[in-house]
Amino acid sequence: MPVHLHQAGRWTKCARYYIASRSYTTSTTTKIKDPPTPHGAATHIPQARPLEEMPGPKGLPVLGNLLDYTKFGNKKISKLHLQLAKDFEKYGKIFKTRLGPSTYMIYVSDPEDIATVFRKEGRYPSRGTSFALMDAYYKRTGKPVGLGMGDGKQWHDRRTTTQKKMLRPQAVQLYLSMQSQVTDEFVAYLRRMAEEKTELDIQEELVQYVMESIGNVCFNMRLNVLGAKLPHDAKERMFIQKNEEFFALLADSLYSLQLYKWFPTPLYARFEDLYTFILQFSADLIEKSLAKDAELRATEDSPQHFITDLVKDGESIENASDSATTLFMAGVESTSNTLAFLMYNLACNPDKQDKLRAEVTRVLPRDGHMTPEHLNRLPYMKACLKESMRLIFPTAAGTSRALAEDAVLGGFLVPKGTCVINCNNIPCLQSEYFSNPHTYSPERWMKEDNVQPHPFLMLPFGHGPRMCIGKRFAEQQMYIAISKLVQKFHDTTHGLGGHWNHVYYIWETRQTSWYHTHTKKCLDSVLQEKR
Ligand code: HEM
Repeated sequence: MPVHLHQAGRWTKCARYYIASRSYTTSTTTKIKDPPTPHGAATHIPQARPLEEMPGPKGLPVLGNLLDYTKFGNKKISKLHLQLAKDFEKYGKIFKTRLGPSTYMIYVSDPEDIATVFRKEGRYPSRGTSFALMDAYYKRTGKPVGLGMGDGKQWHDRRTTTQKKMLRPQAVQLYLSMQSQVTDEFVAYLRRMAEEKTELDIQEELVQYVMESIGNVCFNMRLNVLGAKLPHDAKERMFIQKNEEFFALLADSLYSLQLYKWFPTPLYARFEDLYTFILQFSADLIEKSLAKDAELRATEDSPQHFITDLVKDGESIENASDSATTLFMAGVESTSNTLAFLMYNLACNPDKQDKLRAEVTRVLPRDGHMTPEHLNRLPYMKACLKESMRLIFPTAAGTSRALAEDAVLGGFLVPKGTCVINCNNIPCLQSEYFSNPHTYSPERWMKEDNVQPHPFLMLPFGHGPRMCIGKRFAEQQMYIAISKLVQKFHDTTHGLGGHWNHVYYIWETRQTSWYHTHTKKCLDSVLQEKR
């Protein structure tokens, strides 16, 4: 599975986007507006320089830069975002690395180049070869390729059925009341903890909160992990840890000798162990869920059930189960970390937090009941999230794509098949694109400020038919969470008047790291109540 892969950034996998015109249709009928065509399209550049002339860190003979991020190199994958910033400063807006004798990986940060990359994805986006460890797993085990890793028509067909339930606005709205209910429980739990003066690792709590919500969709049942003190050997805790390590290994394996392609190296063996655990964890939940569904169907007309509904839409039970597992793996850490960063930014900027609270108080009823219409009337809240994702980009390096055809990037000719990493996080913090780029200013996204950043600049969920399938679900989750937190923690009748301002986050580096999984080490959050 690829995804998470996505974990957002965890997707070093290359994917192609399919952009046919100013607007394209994704594999379902969802219409997504395509950003306007940027200027300087590749084909208009008369003379492209050869790839050999593109700057980049000098590598070893034959191996190139393969060992740069290993113990033999001087770079750390967990600090990739910082390394990339340095590399772009040194080499300019585009540079290359070489992984082995002739495989190049190109890093781009100019939104014009990013736009070109998306145009050259071909019909079925592919993630190229950057998930080699996962490829090795599929080859060695003979298991069918999953949703996030698949390519071509196979991927397209899987994606089409799954995204009908995840990406269509009407489909996502169906999850709103469940998400709202889970969030109410989360807020009530935080309040209890605050009243008891219990210190919390808020990051851990957020992971379990999001897990409860996404699990409810994927497996159609409550996992009961929200606020639970999970013992170290609890399967749920082990899932969280192993899922985290799974993605970390995927990242580490990219810059390595990749011997696992030929032999089951210790790294590969660990990876297979992790994945086996994750699949078993998910399979147990699916078994319970299907049994419960069968019982319900005997008494009710048509209860909603993610897997059963996919099967009704023509998926095999194996594929439907894989989709549920992939979404679960991909959605938990990405969403909880992005939410933690949003809370962090609001905690650091009490004036913005007050402005948000005023908007939320104006729009939402005090009983917390939320409808899609309420969410549509909270533009400042949406700006708060967007600005948070600009300042602390959820992925270390945006998304990546394998070029489906030759492209001219930064004036260099890059051949078809090459993997290009779109480093959207870099321009997001540059004064060339944003005034006071290191300031948290949600106002810059409000209409009255009339700021029109380049359409291919701020793409935390990727873009095109292979964009994050959980984007709308994740946004909705974060909107609900932040409005309810701001609203309830200010409510003096709950004995917490103003104490939201005293939610402090100790964040060692103030930087997001390569994959979401590493952020846990960076973000050590403590919820404190000061009366
Ligand atoms: C703030 C939260 C999230 C962020 C920032 C994020 C970001 C991303 C990014 C950047 C990609 C790569 C897109 C590409 O390669 O073009 C991706 C893919 C993906 N995401 Fe997310 N994501 C988030 C939440 C979620 C959630 C909640 C789910 C599931 C419920 C999810 C499921 C997936 C899947 C399955 C893919 C692979 C799609 C495919 O290959 O077709 N994500 N995400």
